[in-house]
Formats: sequence, structure tokens, C-alpha cells
Amino acid sequence: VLLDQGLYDGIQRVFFGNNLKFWLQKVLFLDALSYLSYGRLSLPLERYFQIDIDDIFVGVAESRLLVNDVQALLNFQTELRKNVPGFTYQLGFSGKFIYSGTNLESEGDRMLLKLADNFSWFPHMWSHMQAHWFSNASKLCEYMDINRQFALRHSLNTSSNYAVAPHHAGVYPVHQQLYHCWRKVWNITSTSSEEYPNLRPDHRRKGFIYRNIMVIPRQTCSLFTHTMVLDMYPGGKEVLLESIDGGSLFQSFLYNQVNVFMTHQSNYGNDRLGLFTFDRAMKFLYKWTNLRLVYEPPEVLGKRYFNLYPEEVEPVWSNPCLNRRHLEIWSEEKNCSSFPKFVVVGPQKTGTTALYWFLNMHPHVKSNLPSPTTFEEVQFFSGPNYFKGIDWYMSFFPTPENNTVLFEKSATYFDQKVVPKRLKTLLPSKHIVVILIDPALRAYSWYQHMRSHHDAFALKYSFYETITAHRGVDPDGLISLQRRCLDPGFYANHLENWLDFIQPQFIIIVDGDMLKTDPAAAMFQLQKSLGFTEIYQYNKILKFDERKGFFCQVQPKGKSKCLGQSKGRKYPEMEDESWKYLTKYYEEANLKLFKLLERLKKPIPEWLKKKSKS
Ligand SMILES: Nc1ncnc2c1ncn2[C@@H]1O[C@H](COP(=O)(O)OS(=O)(=O)O)[C@@H](OP(=O)(O)O)[C@H]1O
Repeated sequence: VLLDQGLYDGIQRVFFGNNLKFWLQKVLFLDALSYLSYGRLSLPLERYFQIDIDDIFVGVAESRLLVNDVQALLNFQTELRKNVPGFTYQLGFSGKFIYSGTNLESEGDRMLLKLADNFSWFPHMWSHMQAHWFSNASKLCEYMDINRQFALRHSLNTSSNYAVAPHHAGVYPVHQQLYHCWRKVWNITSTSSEEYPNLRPDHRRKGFIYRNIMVIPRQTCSLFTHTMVLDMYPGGKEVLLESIDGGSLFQSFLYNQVNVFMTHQSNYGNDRLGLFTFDRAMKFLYKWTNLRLVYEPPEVLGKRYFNLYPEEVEPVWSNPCLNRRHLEIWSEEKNCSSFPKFVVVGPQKTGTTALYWFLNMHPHVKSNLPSPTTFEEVQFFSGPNYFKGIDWYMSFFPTPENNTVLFEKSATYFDQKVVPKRLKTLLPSKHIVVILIDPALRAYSWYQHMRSHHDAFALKYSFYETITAHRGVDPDGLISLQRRCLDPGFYANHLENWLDFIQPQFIIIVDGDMLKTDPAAAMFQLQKSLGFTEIYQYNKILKFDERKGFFCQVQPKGKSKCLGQSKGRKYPEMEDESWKYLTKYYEEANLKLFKLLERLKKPIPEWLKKKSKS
């Protein structure tokens, strides 16, 4: 590695004469970044870390801790504290299996209890059960409580409010019962997992917060329940040594400011691989770097993690059906076929309720169940409901019969920036349906909607006053009404946001005018676009109702059933001045939409064709 001081052309450079595979090159590379950016591209030297020892009291006879092993563990902790003040092992216990090893191992268990105060303890499960086996939260809480009683009996210090679940089950994919019981029984505030968003690649592991429990990513230190003797390390002991001496364990310390390592009881008995590994790792680290190892209790560490990575606080739910490991630790009650096959995303006031209603008339199409607060809309991807998790979302979908296609509609999705990414992550390769009407009419319909909901500003100000109001001059409430009238109508901008995540072939455009004036034709086209093999003929079931002024469902004896009063309202036509203003206002946006749809080879709605001609 050579430093060019830049004496010739004023540009300093660092040359690497080899690839970056050798660990020392990586360290130098980080130094070079820091050096050349005058410290701007560098991390602080502190590395916060935690070592968990899980499965305490678990493990088959002859693999467990003896008295000397417990003493050695404590000695090592004391030794570590010289460099890392306060360092404390986190011991994860399942009380049920205490004294289930050999006589000598039972002595080891007794020793652990005797020295318990020296360690921090966290609950595993009472009998190593996995949370996703329990759909009944009270049963799960009951089991947890048995472990808590055990901790109380033995005065184990569990004040860290930290917990770990066997096999990550229930942590991710989130099983709400686990979080509920953790909160209720133990007041857990943090946990760790290596499953979010996926086990591999390990450098992409992230954290999230669910129900006020911080889930922080866990790193691998190459020790597992079955790695108990160095000479019998899978692949040969060189594999472990390489990980420690500049390999993955070293690099984990190098790149991650926060490291939570998981080890197991069996790594501290036998030939104490756990002690060996970290002793060697730390010596290596201190020899070759200036990194400073720091210990903080789990809750403080969790808070530090999310202060460092605030963008990770909000989870992005992925689909457990697309990851074999996730599927294995997902509740058996859940069913991959209960996710919607397509989603009607809005925008609001374009006829989304009518479309939802028409789709439900199809014998093989079924919507989500209604919500007590937002009626036919689940509004999962766009608002606070998202943080309730996918169990909550899935509770809106029945298990479909064989040939039934499930769908969801929430008109709030279309213009919310966060939705496309979330929707794509949970429902990849699913169609979204967008209805487009003239944005000026949409704006007016929203205004009328707000008037009938007694919005003070919509009642006080005319439509023209609303759309021409000025920020900083007019009241905030009026400006906010104005934005909800006008912003969703920039269709092309919103579509571009969708296109960042959803491929064009999964975006279906419905002409909202056609849906109003010739719904059977619009439904025919939609079914074709969705790839339905059996096309349902809507002209038999939909009939124009003079009284309502819209198409309604044919009922026996010539009657018809229409949407309620709030859809297809009666209100005066838009005044000319507003019409002219909005025509100008949306001129560019409509042109952009026209070009975008043309580029995407999507059918252009008639109203847009007319606009582009005039
Ligand atoms: N068949 C039928 N019956 C009733 N209404 C119909 C129908 N087809 C389309 N529309 C138009 O739907 C408009 C309401 O749109 P949404 O359902 O998307 O509104 S909402 O966002 O869910 O509130 C509604 O807007 P308003 O006319 O302003 O009430 C209607 O124009």
C-alpha cells in the first residue's frame, strides 16, 4: 500500500497493490478512507459489544459445565474487565433442565447458581419451546412465568430486561404473542436476532423496534452448540482460527459499531472454545488496531444502536413464505395463500369503492374483511397500522378456497411515499391497480367529501378559495385541505415512486371514467390484465340507475342495489373559474402522465387523450 502525497498534481492518493482480500488490506483501506477524507469518512474507535451465553442448564449430559468451567468463565470475565470496564456475560437460562446432566455437571449447575450474582441473566424459554407453536398467548405467558418463578427462587439477576428466543422463533417473523408475553411477564425491552431481514448476507442484518421492544442484529462468532472442541471444529481448526485472526469475527468488530455475539453453554465446557475464541480475538484486535472495546448493558446498547441507526427503527416486513428459515419459525396458523394477490391502491375519490364492490361480485374474487374503523379499507401499508405487523394484516384475510383470488383495496396507498417499498417487500410480484380520473374532478370530489364530513375549512371556504390559497398567508387548516385536494393528482410523480419498486408489468391502470360510464367494459379489461382465466360478465349484473346516476347491482324483481350516499354524492358542478384554474394547474402533470403511460405501453384513459388534444 503506497501513499502518493500529491506533490505533483496536488491530489493525494493511496494505492493498493493487491486486492482487498487480505485482512490487513481492509484495515489499511479504512485508514486510507479516513486519512484522505480528513476524518470525515471514518467511524469512531469505540466498539460496543455483548456476549450472550445461551442454553444455560440446557444440553445433553457430558457437554455441560463442570465446577472448574464455571470458575474459568468467571475468571475470564474478571480478566476482560481490565480492558473493558464492567464487562458482564449475559446468561440465557431455561430452568427446566437444571441438574439434568451427570453428577459432576449438577455440581457445575450449583456453582453457577452460587456465582450467579456475577453475571447478568436473561430468559430463554422454560423448556426451550418455540414461541410460534403457541397461538394462545396466555399459555405462552404461563410457560414464561414458570421460568420467572425459577429465576426468583434462585435470585437470578434479570434486571437487564433482555431476552432471546430459541431459534429466533417469534422474533422475526414477528409472532405478536411472544412480544406480548415478553412485555407482560418480563418487561422485556430488547432482544437480538440474526433473521432480520435475512440471515444472509450477514453484513446486511438490521434491527427494528416492535411493540417497544428493540430487536438488534446479532453477529456470528463461529461458535455453535455443536462446536465444543477446537480439534474437531467443522472443516478443521484453521477455519475458526482464520475467522479470529483477521477473518469474519475480526471484521465483525472492525465494521460494526455494535456487536451482539451469541455463544452457547456447550462452548464453555469441554475445551472452553468460547473463552479461547474471545481471548484470541481480543488479543488480535488490540495488537493490530486501536479499537476500544466497550461494554454496555443490553438496554443501553439497544438505545445506542438505534441512535446510531435511526433509519432502522421502523421495520419493513418481508414475506415469510419466501424464506425457508422464516417459514419454519412462522406460526402454523398462518397460510401463504392468505395474502392478497393484488391490491387496489387508489387514489382516493377515483371510484375505488365501486371497484372494490364490483370485484366482490365476482364469484371467485374475495376482498379483505372490513375494518371496524376504516370500513372496507385495511390501510395497512400507509399508516400506523403497519407497525402492528403482518399477523394483524393477515387477520383481515380468510383462508381462500382453491380458486379464490384475494385482494385488498385501500385508496390511501397511492400517494404515500412509504407504501411502494413496503408493499413490494411483503407482496413481491403482485399486481397493483390504480384508477385514474381527471385530477381536477378528483380534487373537487375530495373537497365535497370534506364538506360532507363537516370540515370547518371546507365549509367556510369555496372550492376556488381552497385551491388558490397561499401558504404563509392563509390558515394552515386551509392549506392542508388544499394539499389533500391537489397533491394526489400529480399522478405521474406518484407513479414514478411506485416504479422505483414495482415493475411496470405489475401496475394496472383503470380508466376511472370508464368505470363510471361503462363499468362492464372496465371490469372486462381489468380481469384480462389480472390474467383471470374465467372472465365474469358484469353487464348482466350491473345496470345504470337513473335515480343514483351511477351503475348499481341488479337485484331480483328489477330492483337495484347502489353504493351508499357517501359514494356518488349529489353536489353542484364545478364552477368555471376553478375548472380553468385546475386545467392550467395540472397541464404539465397531465402531459407528464401521458408520456409516462405511453412509455410504459399502458392504455391511456380517454379523458387524458382528450386533454392532450386540447
Ligand atoms: N357505481 C358507482 N357508484 C357510486 N360512485 C361511483 C360509482 N362509480 C364510480 N363512482 C365514483 O366513486 C367516487 C368515490 O370514490 P372512492 O370510492 O374512491 O372514494 S373514497 O376515496 O373511497 O372515499 C364517487 O365520487 P363522488 O361522485 O364525488 O361521490 C363517484 O364519482
